[in-house]
Amino acid sequence: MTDTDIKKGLAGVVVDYTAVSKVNPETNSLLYRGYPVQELAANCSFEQVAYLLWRGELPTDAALQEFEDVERGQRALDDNVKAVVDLIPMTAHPMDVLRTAVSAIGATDPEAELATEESSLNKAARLYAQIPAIVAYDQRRRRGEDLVPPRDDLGYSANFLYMTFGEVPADEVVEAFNVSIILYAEHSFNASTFTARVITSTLSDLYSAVVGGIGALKGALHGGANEAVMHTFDEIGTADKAEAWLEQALAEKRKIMGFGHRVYKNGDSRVPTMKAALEKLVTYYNRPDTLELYNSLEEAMVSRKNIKPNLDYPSGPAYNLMGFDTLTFTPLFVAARVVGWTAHIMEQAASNALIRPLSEYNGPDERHL
Ligand SMILES: CC(=O)SCCNC(=O)CCNC(=O)[C@H](O)C(C)(C)COP(=O)(O)OP(=O)(O)OC[C@H]1O[C@@H](n2cnc3c(N)ncnc32)[C@H](O)[C@@H]1OP(=O)(O)O
Ligand SMILES: O=C([O-])CC(=O)C(=O)O
Repeated sequence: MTDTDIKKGLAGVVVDYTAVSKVNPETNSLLYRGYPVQELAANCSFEQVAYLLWRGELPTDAALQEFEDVERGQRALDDNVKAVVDLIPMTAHPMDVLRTAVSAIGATDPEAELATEESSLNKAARLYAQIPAIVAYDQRRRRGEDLVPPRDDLGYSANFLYMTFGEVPADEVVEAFNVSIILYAEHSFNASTFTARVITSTLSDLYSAVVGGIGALKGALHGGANEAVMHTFDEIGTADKAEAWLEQALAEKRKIMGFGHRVYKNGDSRVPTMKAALEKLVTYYNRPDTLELYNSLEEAMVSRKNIKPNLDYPSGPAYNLMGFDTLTFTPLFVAARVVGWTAHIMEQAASNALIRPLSEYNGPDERHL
């Protein structure tokens, strides 16, 4: 075995089939169950996209109504889950709070071990309905604010924002949020989805797989990058300082968060759609400084390294303009990606093989005491 036989990071390795989404770096496209994600973001609600990812087809009007009723019926924060969240110190990262809360939901579900298709869909829907309440409440308690109960006359995105901020924002903001979570919902065998599939492959339960996915998403090389982008923006300050900041950061061999991708080497298919949403927010909030800084860092990075932004680059400043705390950004990614994870968990369970690769030993030769 040579070094070239070892696929460090599994780069370029195809490990299974999936019918959930298709990432095509050659055409710079992303399809959810065959539909271009840009078309879904422009025309659909997050609820429609969740239904599509789980069931393979877009809902009829009647099916959508029923599906929305199920989410609205479960969106209030469960008392037991709230009690668990309240026990966690504010020093914990919100991703740790969310990971613990999801674990508590699993531990209190008497059907946690049941893995029929219907039961898995019910569990996935419960998490999808409950996670916004956890994320919203955690941000509020950190600000010293009380819990805002949900409103069942609002769609998923408007209600999420309402539970977080205590008011329904303008349509422009709800729309940009809806676009962001549709773009974040699914991306084939990324690290967190693969983690969820590995856990599922051992015949573990859906909640354990989602908890593992949250752990994998937290890292700065994956979902944690949207938070890290905002730290970068804060560090740079203004657009005129971006180039010098980048030179210094590259000289220190730092990774520039929100840039680069394992699969897309020529730009992330989702960035133009999310950048357009960011531009609308910049107009709505009258914050041209945000776009100037965005553009100057991107231009400097492309001209210096020819590395393009990934989805976390426009999402970070978009969530900042909406008023979310920086620490809440990656939990927002979880709220969206739980749909993709659970679609993959069900796909893995339906056609399972234990995931267990090999390694090449490079420790000491056999020796004896
Ligand atoms: C939604 C998402 O999860 S998208 C990903 C979010 N993550 C980030 O934004 C973190 C920053 N980006 C990165 O660290 C990387 O681009 C990754 C981890 C996303 C992809 O990494 P890989 O596919 O392993 O690319 P790899 O690390 O081989 O990069 C190739 C070269 O580009 C460099 N490079 C890649 N991305 C960056 C970056 N963001 N900043 C600086 N250099 C970079 C690497 O250092 C490497 O240089 P070298 O050949 O001189 O060693
Ligand atoms: O696909 C990846 O490796 C990371 C990513 O963009 C995502 O999970 O959305």
